[in-house]
Amino acid sequence: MSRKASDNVEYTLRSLSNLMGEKRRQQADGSAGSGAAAAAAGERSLIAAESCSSLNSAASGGELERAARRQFQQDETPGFVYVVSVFSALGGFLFGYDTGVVSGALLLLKRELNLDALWQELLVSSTVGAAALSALAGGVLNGLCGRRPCILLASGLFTAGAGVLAAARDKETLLGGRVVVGLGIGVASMTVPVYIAEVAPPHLRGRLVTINTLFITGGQFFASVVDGIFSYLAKDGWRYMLGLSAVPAVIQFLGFLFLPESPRWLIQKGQTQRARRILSQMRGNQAIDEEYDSIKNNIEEEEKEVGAAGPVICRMLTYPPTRRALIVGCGLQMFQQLSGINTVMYYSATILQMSGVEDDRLAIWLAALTAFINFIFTLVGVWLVERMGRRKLTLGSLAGTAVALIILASGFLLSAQVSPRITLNPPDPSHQNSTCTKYSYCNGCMLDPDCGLCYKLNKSSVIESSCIPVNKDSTMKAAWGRCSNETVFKKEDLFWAYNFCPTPYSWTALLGLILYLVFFAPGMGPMPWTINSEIYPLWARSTGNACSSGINWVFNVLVSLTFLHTAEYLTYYGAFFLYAGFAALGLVFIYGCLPETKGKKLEEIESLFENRLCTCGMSDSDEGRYIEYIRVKGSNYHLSDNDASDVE
Ligand SMILES: O[C@H]1[C@H](O)[C@@H](O)[C@H](O)[C@@H](O)[C@H]1O
Repeated sequence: MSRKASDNVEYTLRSLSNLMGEKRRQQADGSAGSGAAAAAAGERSLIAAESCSSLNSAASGGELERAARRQFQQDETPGFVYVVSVFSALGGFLFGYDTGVVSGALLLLKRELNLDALWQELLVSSTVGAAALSALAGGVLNGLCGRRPCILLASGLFTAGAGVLAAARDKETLLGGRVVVGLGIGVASMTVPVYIAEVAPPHLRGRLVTINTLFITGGQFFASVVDGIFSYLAKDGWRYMLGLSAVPAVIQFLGFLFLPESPRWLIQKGQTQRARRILSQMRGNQAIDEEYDSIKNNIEEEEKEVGAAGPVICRMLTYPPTRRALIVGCGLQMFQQLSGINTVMYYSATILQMSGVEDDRLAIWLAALTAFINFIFTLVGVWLVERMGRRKLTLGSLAGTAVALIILASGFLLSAQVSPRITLNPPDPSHQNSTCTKYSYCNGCMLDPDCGLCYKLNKSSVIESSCIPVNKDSTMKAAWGRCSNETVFKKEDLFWAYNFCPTPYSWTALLGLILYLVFFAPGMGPMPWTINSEIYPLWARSTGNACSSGINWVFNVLVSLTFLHTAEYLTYYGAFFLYAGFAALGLVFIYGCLPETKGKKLEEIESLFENRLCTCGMSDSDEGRYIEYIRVKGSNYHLSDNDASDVE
């Protein structure tokens, strides 16, 4: 079904070194003879001469190569593509902001609106649940109405949700606002990567789609800073936290009133004139005939082969290449969440506290630090994706993540094994007979979400330790006793540990946390989104992305909701070892099934899934090869790592 570029148009592929060779040969032939030689060699030489003439200033071979590369890049990258990508990626920013901001807002909300644990849970999970549903529904919308209306719809939902949240007077309205925001997140999370992939030139596609995840983690970081700032505003601080997202949402909405529809979607719907206009806007000074023809031929051939009858998901499942692509796409999203990113982020403050940061007020800023590391290392991913390729980056990232999880788990294991003994059992003044006072070691106390440890330090050893119920309003202090008043207990050199046990090995968990983010953020964070945006043929792209994004959100809810129970049954280290196990399974899956898609045109990628699923990872394993191809008619040329067998 899918064809090589050479099937579509008169195309000559040749490596950059061939091009350089031609140039050198011409130079050797002498300046007078070079024109004649080019004429004799026909179109090929003509193109080589044309291409090389732009490089005349470069003296040595190395410089020539660099100059050629610069030239290619300049020609390939009109600024408009970047503008369009950044405006779309605001959807990613809002996804990150709205999922990240809620933890800080809840700290204030639970006091002001007297929220119990169930309502707090509802305000967090309703958004993620709504995102799962709307990501699935977004597939149909994308197919029927196009990418642009879906992005407009998402920014409209973000704006409306922010307005409702900022003005809310009761918890029911807040819940409504969070659901509206969640609907926006779901639609944005599946549409934006598809849209960017469809407008980007092949050699930049990975980088531009990965920018969307950079914006997600940027949104999460920005949210944690906003949480930090407005946490000092005890009354109504949450209104600013939740309402601020209206600003980027309105900017995106206004921007998209003027930005174009995806040319690929337009061609599919038969609006070819508009598609041509938009494609040439996106490609600047490039001739677009080849790309246009290739998309058009592909659509026609797809319709012939797969047919247009029946629901897309059924056609995807009965046609082996799309079935395999769907399994790979959904598997990647599932393993992203099963590696525990959101619980690691959520528990980052605890992990940092375990490692000796004692100022509780800092907790919110520590979460910002974690979000910052996640953001900065996603930037590394943007840089690496077109250098290393998707496959190597994902494999390396997941392997590192698995090792980091083992270190993180070992940190918790060590601290459980040397868990301090409870030496004081003060009587409960309320006579409620809490379970906390029954524990003999800190380890049991830390695993009980209702209890914390109140203790003193003698040099580095824990003394006078007691397990006390945690204050219902703030986990920073005990419900009663020595550790119930923050200012008093700090003066008396007492410490309060909630969710962790003070041990000399806590740094192991900190090391694990940092390594986790360093490895996860450049690869497993962005690649599932990036790869999903490119592995489906056009007719299956909306549905494929809807399913895989839906899987991402469903596993996000599952992992977050089950973490506390998993930790209770398996202990913290058990939970992190479990995530390490999932990461190891993910490694095997990705090693076997994920082919390299770097530099391929979207229309070529389907052929990578023609082999049996478990061998797709081996198909076309020409990673690292980088061959440029040049158009014969017209002066444009572009980068690709296409197969050398394509040379005519
Ligand atoms: O790719 C993103 C990113 O890694 C985020 O940090 C995480 O919160 C999301 O769940 C994930 O989908």
